[in-house]
Amino acid sequence: MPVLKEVPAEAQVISHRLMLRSGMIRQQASGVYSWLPFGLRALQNIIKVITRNMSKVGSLEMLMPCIQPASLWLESGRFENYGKEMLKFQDRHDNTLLFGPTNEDMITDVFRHNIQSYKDLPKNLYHIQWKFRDEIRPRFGVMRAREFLMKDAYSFDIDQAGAHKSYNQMYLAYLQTFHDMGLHVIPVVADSGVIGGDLSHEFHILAEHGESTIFYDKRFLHLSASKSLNMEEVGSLYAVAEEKHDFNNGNFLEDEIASSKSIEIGHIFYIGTKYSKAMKAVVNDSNGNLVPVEMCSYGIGISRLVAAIIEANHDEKGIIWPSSVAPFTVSILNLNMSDDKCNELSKILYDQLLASDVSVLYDDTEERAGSKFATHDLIGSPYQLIIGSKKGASDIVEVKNRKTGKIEELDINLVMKLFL
Ligand SMILES: Nc1ncnc2c1ncn2[C@@H]1O[C@H](COS(=O)(=O)NC(=O)[C@@H](N)CS)[C@@H](O)[C@H]1O
Repeated sequence: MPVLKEVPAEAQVISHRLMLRSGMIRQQASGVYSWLPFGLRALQNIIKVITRNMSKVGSLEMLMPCIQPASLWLESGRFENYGKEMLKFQDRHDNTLLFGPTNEDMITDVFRHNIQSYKDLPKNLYHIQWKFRDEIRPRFGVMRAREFLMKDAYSFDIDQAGAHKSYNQMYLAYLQTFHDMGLHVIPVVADSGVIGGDLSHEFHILAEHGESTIFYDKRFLHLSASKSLNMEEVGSLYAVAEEKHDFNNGNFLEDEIASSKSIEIGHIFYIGTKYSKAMKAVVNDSNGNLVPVEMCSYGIGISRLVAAIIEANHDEKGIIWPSSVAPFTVSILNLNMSDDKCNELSKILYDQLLASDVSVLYDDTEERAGSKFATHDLIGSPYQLIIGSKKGASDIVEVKNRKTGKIEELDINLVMKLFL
């Protein structure tokens, strides 16, 4: 965890600065990063929240390769017009390959080779895989990278009604997923762009350094944060991506609508038969006719989410991780490594927390107290257990809540109840 004291000059936004200072990432090339141990834990915790919610909605996890043959993209008809973001190369046999920016073409190929009957529908498959998009101007660290981690899911239905049902199920699953990450997400009506189709929503969080702008009913800001939004609440409120905002719309009064900078953390699309027609992914329907399947695709920017969560959860001292995705739930700060009592209390707590599957970081460095306080405020563990000689002598531990800053003194035998 190579923690930095000074702010790296190249970082323009707070999440990039904090990710560099807390030793989460290291840039290897423009828009291409290594994930150091501390950063990888955040990524893995975000994945856990996503996979739990994907399985709840019946989406089956699989894994497609990063490298794709150009032939699939030629078949789907979007090889030529995808644009300069596509990284293409030749292999030793002169085959044209590409580093996948997305997987609609490939998942359609997987589907058509394995499913031929309406009886096997609906089907929903997803994978979590690194993508490459040769962005003309990567920036803000992993927020807009060239190699980035995405969860992309794809649903297959026999008809449009089925596809809209799948779409709505995943829409709600997205609201729950982002809620579980401690995020206040605003779903907005959006464009489908190069992916295709005519029904699409993006999921945004408000952030002063976000690259997007959304327009939304101010009532979104007062919806309860205690539970995820429901269809009725969301369906009735105006919320659109910038390209969809009708500045002359008479349906609402200007003072009811807010616009903010935001970060797009997810995007879902109804894509219909764009790929299944082009690639002949057809199934027998109940009358024995061959019909192209109706598809939707659903993306979440996992690596972008690490930065987005930090943008939405920090203060002047550093990161304030939501408990569900914190790399470590607890930091133990032993303030005096030469005091046997401090070492004993620290070890008791460390062993008890590990035994209870609570992720814990034990700071047993020789750093002085002030430096430990600064480091653990920076890296943002939701709880700090501070073990000092004076109070330690009578088995008292200081428990600091990073979010509220509140410190309470607890007898060591009462500490564990906070985490069980
Ligand atoms: N350059 C990038 N760096 C980091 N995250 C990105 C980047 N481009 C897109 N994302 C994330 O990936 C999500 C999905 O990307 S997307 O283009 O909107 N959708 C798709 O690719 C569809 N195949 C969804 S399955 C976005 O909402 C965003 O959160």
